[in-house]
Amino acid sequence: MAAPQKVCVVGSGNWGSAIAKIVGANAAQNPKFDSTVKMWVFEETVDGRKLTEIINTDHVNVKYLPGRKLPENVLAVPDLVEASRDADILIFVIPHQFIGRVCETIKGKIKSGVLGISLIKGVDEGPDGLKLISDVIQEKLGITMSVLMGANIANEVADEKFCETTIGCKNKNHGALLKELMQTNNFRVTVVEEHDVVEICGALKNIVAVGAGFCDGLGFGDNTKAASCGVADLITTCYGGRNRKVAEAFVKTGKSIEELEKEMLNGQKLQGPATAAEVHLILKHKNLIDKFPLFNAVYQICYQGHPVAEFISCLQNHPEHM
Ligand SMILES: NC(=O)c1ccc[n+]([C@@H]2O[C@H](COP(=O)([O-])OP(=O)(O)OC[C@H]3O[C@@H](n4cnc5c(N)ncnc54)[C@H](O)[C@@H]3O)[C@@H](O)[C@H]2O)c1
Ligand SMILES: O=P(O)(O)OC[C@H](O)CO
Repeated sequence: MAAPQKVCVVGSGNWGSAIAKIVGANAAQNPKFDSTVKMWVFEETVDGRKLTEIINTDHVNVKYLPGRKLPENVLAVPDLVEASRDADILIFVIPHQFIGRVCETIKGKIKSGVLGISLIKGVDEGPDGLKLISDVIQEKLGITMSVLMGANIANEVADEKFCETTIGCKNKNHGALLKELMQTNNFRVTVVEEHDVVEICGALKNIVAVGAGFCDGLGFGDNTKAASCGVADLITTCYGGRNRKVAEAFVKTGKSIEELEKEMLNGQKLQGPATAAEVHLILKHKNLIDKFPLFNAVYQICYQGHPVAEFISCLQNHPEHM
């Protein structure tokens, strides 16, 4: 059997610490990985103590991920070269403006054949135009890079609230290994080859998010907030639509969808549950129900009496996660 892969998380901010929590827990129980996961910490003093000392003693990153325990096998290391020098897998997760300096520091001082994965959302801009951060790292360090991006608010991930994420990776074996390192029951990973698409979407959405914040500050509505991107209606409906609102009340009150529709919508009609039923029929005819677990779960809860508490467990077994 191959030697256990040593993992280093390059970064220890909000997302860096949340991902270290996952990776540390996975590495501790998977013999493919060395059980010690190093995490490079940009050293600073918090309440008179070094942050690395706090993390290694109390196992909490009190500044960037307060209130969540890190596994004891996550070792905070203040020296970047020392943290990364013996790693087989480097997880880059720092604010993108610091990546140039980090690469310069470890250039020529890491193992050959290292697998890199960037969780950094951002782009580099230079004389040749836009450059992906993973390309910057690849060029500076000469290592093979993948990316991981998703709708992954760090605090929610650390609290083990269900979410999905995507690894963009050209090499199937690398993708499978990285998935094994990152996936949990509540952090579900899909691997795709189109790493550049994954990365650019992860980077550009942050600009849209700023626009959304402006809309909120100026008092505009949900349609306005979503008008700037191609998935406008999806985002709008998930935040402010009637289907979302009634479905939330369905969970909280235990009343039926029909009752709530009458009570809450004053004659307006919900489209979501009916559409789920129509689509369910189409999928059934085409023998495709298993390929659409979200649609199927909504249908079963609305029409077949399935307990809504099981909603997440339906999604945890999405065919893309297998
Ligand atoms: N926080 C999230 O919810 C989240 C989720 C997904 C992706 N991301 C992305 O992950 C990346 C990292 O975000 P984060 O939330 O872990 O970081 P963060 O926003 O918490 O940033 C703080 C980190 O930057 C470090 N830092 C400060 N000055 C530095 C310097 N000069 N050199 C190097 N490091 C320095 C700090 O020590 C700390 O570890 C970003 O690209 C972000 O977009 C964040
Ligand atoms: O808090 P933000 O705006 O940096 O977004 C965090 C993550 O990127 C959400 O997926």
